[in-house]
Amino acid sequence: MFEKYTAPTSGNKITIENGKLNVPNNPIIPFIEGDGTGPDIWNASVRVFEAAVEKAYKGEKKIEWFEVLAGEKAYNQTGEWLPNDTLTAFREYLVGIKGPLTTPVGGGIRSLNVALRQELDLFACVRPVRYFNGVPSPVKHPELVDMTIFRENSEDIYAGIEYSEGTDEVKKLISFLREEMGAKKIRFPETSGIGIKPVSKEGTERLVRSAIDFAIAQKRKSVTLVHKGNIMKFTEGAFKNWGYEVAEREYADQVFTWAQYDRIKAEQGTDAANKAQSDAEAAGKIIVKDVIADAFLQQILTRPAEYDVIATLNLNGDYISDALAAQVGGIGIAPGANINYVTGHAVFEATHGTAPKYAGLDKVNPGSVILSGVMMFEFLGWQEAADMIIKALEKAIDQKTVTYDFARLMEGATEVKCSEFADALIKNL
Ligand SMILES: NC(=O)C1=CN([C@@H]2O[C@H](COP(=O)(O)OP(=O)(O)OC[C@H]3O[C@@H](n4cnc5c(N)ncnc54)[C@H](OP(=O)(O)O)[C@@H]3O)[C@@H](O)[C@H]2O)C=CC1
Ligand SMILES: O=C(O)CCC(=O)C(=O)O
Ligand SMILES: [Mg+2]
Repeated sequence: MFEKYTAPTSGNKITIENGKLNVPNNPIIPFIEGDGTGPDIWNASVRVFEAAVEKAYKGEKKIEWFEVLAGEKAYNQTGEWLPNDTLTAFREYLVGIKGPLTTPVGGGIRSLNVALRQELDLFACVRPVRYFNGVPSPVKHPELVDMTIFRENSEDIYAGIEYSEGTDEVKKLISFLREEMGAKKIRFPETSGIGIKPVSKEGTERLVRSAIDFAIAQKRKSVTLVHKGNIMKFTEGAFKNWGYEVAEREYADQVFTWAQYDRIKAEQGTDAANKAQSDAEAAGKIIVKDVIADAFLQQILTRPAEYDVIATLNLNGDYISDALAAQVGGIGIAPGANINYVTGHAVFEATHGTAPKYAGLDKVNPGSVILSGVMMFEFLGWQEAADMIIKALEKAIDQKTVTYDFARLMEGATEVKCSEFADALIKNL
């Protein structure tokens, strides 16, 4: 199976049958330590995971960790940034977890994080954002933020179809756009670089489906399609239209959309449309609505309680994740998952990056990777371990035992190192 790696000799594979995961008591879980602060964070997090599983299941369940390489560690050891064996491991064992990986700006290798998502077709980047009592926040009511972002993870300008200034490719594209595609009015100096933004109906539908399925399963109130469809009509605007269409076609009994509202309003007036929406709400239907991305970014500050599950495109989702994380105290407690809900493949990872200035200082908050592990336990059905970690984290924050990012904004806090924060959580389990 592997070119160079040796598969673990103990532990069993997680499998999927008829869309349902079969999780053995000793699953093999591949992990990537990550670049920059990754090793500090991973070493802290894995101790919390092991302690929680031991405490919750008293030896009945145990994870067989399998280190796989990517990023600088992979390059130094193998000469490759993302060895084939690493992809094979994630394909084979279905569920994995990773630390952050560095991507250089303006040149050099393309994002390994994006490559992993593309290779494994992990089409939904799921990032829950909630407030933990006592966390310092820049807003007055951080507790009103409780959103789960479903970010399309395989398309958009983010996919990396780009041509650099001055190359033959870019010259060809400019001439094609000018001569054959009618792009006459736009300035195209020779110095232009060009990026391409593909957005498909299939890509939109599977993402919006995942968001609605989640909203139904979690009894949430609404799914908001966030887009810039007024300007990018055939990509972001199409995302909105396809999103409403799939919602009405496949979830007719479970949702009420603002597209329906608009149709009722046009035919029967505002009162009838308002009544239809309030009847749908009373019946527990999910309201599927939409908002233009710039307005959304101000409304999450002014009216966060109006937003719940968010479905959006790749780049919007990237920006929104960090912006919302800031509202509940920062990127130190911002978890995430990259999931293909059809194949069952999932790679859990924090929203933040490698925070290079803190690399090796045992300083940063391991909370995002720890909470990504909580999401992983929930995905595996190991709810007891997940709940225990959440409670331990709440207790540590309550005790004001926190890393630098929270300590600098909290009165009377005890600042602890990354590893010491893990110790505090383990003590609280
Ligand atoms: N999925 C992934 O692997 C991702 C990788 N990246 C990559 O990471 C590299 C660095 O990106 P950069 O833009 O600096 O963004 P980062 O998210 O790495 O860091 C930005 C700032 O966020 C804060 N921060 C980050 N992680 C933590 C943490 N664990 N605890 C507390 N605070 C934290 C720090 O703030 P402060 O300075 O205020 O202390 C830090 O300076 C880039 O190469 C980028 O491409 C970026 C995002 C995701
Ligand atoms: O891949 C990277 O380096 C950055 C990715 C990122 O910011 C994200 O997915 O949130
Ligand atoms: Mg990001």
